[in-house]
Amino acid sequence: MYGAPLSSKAKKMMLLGAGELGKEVVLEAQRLGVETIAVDRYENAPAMQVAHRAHVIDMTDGAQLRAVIERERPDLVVPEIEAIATATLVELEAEGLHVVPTARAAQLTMDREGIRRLAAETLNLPTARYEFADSLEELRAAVDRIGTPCVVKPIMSSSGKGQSVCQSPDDVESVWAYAMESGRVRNNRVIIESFVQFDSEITLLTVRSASGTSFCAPIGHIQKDGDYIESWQPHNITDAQRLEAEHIAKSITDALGGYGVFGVELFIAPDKVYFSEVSPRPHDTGLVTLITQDLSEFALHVRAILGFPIPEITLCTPGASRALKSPIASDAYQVRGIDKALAVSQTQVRLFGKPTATVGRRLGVVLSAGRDVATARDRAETAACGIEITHP
Ligand SMILES: Nc1ncnc2c1ncn2[C@@H]1O[C@H](COP(=O)(O)OP(=O)(O)OP(=O)(O)O)[C@@H](O)[C@H]1O
Ligand SMILES: NCC(=O)N[C@@H]1O[C@H](COP(=O)([O-])[O-])[C@@H](O)[C@H]1O
Ligand SMILES: [Mg+2]
Repeated sequence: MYGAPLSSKAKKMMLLGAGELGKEVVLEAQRLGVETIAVDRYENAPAMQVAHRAHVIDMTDGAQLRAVIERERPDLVVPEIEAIATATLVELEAEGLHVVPTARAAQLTMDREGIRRLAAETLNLPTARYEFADSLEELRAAVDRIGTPCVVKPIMSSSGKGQSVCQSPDDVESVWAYAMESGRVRNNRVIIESFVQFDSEITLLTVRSASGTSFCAPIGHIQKDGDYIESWQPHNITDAQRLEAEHIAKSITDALGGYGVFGVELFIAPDKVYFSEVSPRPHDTGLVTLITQDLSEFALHVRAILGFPIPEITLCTPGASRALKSPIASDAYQVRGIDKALAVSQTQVRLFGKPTATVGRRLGVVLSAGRDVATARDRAETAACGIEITHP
């Protein structure tokens, strides 16, 4: 039971991170009459454009984070991005704040070391072999032990920032320099992972709600430079792989606890299914559910975190998504060819409205449905090729 937005009895939801994923969460929350507050590091972030109110702060600064939460007194705080002062969320949770799904989940998953040790060492889930390093010398020694190729990532980063494949010991210096300059948070620690030769990779969206744990149909995806460029649903895997994937997803999400959507990233190799990482929030590859499911991952997240039931999740059609990534840097970019994209059957375009473009930044997504995944992927590709991000 709650009152109208902006009234004294409103249910107030604060998003920490106001990107494209948060924008859809805000829209879904508003459909259920929730008051929404968007917070991010810059003005006019996508979710700020649809929320009731917005604040611009440095979310990695604990004092600023505490101040905005104490000022707004939200009923729920929803982390939308990894780079947040999660230690402050842990403190505030102990003082009674509701953090989604839990402050510990946000803290463990913002740090690749926390989530990897939980998965591999506490839960014994299969993962790539890994080590951590705090200096170039330690990295060199770790690469020696793990062997090449291996993948090196800052322990705090997302969307592939600062991540690269170390093809030979000669690459160690450049890989280290790239990791140091590109993580989302200044930190000198990296993870080194053995390179998994997988057949495919999937996101298994897992929902913990008052109705228990449910799974969406597996989402297949393709990543380039550590960032997603294409996803589709359903992705075919064998029954045995599916059982293994669900077992891994249930184990890790039970260990994290709380209600909400989790994006469990898995590598499907011929011999086994590997756990890669998990987002305790909707996942970028899950944007495809905006066109495939009766309840998108964003609608599911909002229902779950408000404590409402989710009796079932229906996959209505096969579908695909294509990220629209900027080829240019500009604070006055323009999008051309939307008409061409929308001329493709069963296709929608979502433009996030980010105020500035940087090279490789995701500015929108194309969503297509079709009688099968191949048709949907073709349509999404055709539509995405029609769209151009240009200088004014
Ligand atoms: N050990 C590995 N072996 C092979 N490929 C890997 C490995 N680790 C990562 N990758 C590839 O890089 C992609 C991005 O890696 P990861 O998910 O760890 O980065 P991220 O920065 O957290 O990305 P995101 O925030 O988009 O999930 C993976 O989806 C996979 O394609
Ligand atoms: N893989 C995580 C992910 O997709 N996160 C999404 O990207 C935004 C940041 O985009 P930006 O870097 O363009 O500001 C985040 O706010 C979130 O919506
Ligand atoms: Mg990932």
